[in-house]
Amino acid sequence: MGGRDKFTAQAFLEELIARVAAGGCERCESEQVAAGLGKVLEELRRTAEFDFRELGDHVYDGIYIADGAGKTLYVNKAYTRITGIAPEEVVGRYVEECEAAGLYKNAVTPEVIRLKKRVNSVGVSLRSGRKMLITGIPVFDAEENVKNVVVIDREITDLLTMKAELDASQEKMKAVEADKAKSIMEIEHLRRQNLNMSLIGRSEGTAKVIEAIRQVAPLDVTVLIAGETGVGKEVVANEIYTNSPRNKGPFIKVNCAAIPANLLEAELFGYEKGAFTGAAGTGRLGLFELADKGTLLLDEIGDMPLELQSKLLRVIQHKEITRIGGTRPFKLDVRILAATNCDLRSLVTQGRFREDLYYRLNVFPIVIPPLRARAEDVEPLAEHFLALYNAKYGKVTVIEDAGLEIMKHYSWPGNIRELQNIVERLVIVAEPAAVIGGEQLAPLLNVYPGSGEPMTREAGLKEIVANIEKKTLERVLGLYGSTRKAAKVLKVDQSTIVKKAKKFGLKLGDDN
Ligand SMILES: Nc1ncnc2c1ncn2[C@@H]1O[C@H](COP(=O)(O)OP(=O)(O)OP(=O)(O)O)[C@@H](O)[C@H]1O
Repeated sequence: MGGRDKFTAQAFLEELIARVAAGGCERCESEQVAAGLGKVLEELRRTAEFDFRELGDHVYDGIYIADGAGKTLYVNKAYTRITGIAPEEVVGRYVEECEAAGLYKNAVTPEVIRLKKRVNSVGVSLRSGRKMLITGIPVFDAEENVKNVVVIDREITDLLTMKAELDASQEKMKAVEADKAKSIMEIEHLRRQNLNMSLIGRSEGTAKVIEAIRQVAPLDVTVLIAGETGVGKEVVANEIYTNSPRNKGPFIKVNCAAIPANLLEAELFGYEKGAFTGAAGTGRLGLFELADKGTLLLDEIGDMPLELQSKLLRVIQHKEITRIGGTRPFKLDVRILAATNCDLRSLVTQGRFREDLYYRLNVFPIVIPPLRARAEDVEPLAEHFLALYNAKYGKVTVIEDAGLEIMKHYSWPGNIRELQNIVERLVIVAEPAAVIGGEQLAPLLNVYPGSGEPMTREAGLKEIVANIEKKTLERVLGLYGSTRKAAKVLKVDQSTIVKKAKKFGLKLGDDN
């Protein structure tokens, strides 16, 4: 018995049972049987207990095994690591005892036994404070009774920490993304601000001009900048140049009105030596040539003599010039900006400006509104100039609201240049830390505060009287509601009231 090469408990037991069934044990050698049974016991221990324990200790999750009555049979090393509970503290004890001893609470084992099914829960070890995902699994016997409960404790402290870290980093990512979006917006804003560096103003009119500059600056097209004197045409031209790809090239500005007509041609186109009496012996470069690879601003273009206009048209069309006295045209690469404070269209009608040149120049017009049409710009401009001149004259003056109000209502015939000059004058005459109010401003602007509508030096007597009439009529009609009563109050005929109300475009009620 057991004489085979390899002893196995199963084979030994099968052989023993067969022999006993065949005739009893006397045919078995008792020593051999005892030795065989010893081996069986050893193997049983090894496979059923020892091996299982050893294997269990290699599992990363905590393992807790109880019998069907809730008595702890086994815990692995990971269980101790996670819960801080040593095997001797729990093995052999019932769940209730362990709970009473404060080792743990809300154990899943009784639930598994009661429900006879898997139970999941999340818990915190009382001793170690570690968080666990707990799964209790029932093991059934042949009668479907719960024979054992196997509880797996999966530590999730790290997992939760990792999740918290992940959440935090996701939050950070979101913040970074938001920052990125903000930065892009800021860059765009700065880009616009940069574009708007010398162009101050927050009115819709100014915003449109800025947008037009943004659109046209990068393109190599001719721009016609129109607007009253002092509105900032040169400032706009500067911005176009600065924001164009030609900003490393020359920027030549010519005031066509400031150069006598007979000299303008030579200034613009240059001349060959001996071209005319008095011409320099070496000849001279014209401003067009100087502006090669750059930009040329033709200011006050409306004042350009007609014969020069046709020469200019050729330059624009063919991109080449011929010097005075020269025979050969040569190529030039110049971007032309033109500015005007007169209505070129009407000059065309009057025959003082070439229609073809007008259309050539008018490819992209930028019309700058007068300052009186963009009152919202007055305050930022005034503040800007105030800061400028305070710094220049070493003062800290401020303009109070009443002063700004007068400025906002003034008609500014000289536009921003006038505003700039007024502020400079105010700063020069003011005490170093003066607060500039209406009293200082009104006489300077020739405005009479308190007379209803602010009146400017452009308003003639007729206009002033008409204004007062209109205001009075409006008030009295509003108060009394009928032209008849208004006529009585104002001591005039009712027909006068009706006539004047119509003239001023005032609405009359039904009873009139
Ligand atoms: N939007 C603005 N922001 C700041 N300063 C401005 C602005 N517009 C004009 N200015 C200032 O106002 C003054 C007049 O501007 P500019 O010379 O550009 O006007 P203009 O329309 O070309 O005048 P003109 O028709 O008389 O040549 C300048 O000192 C300029 O710096």
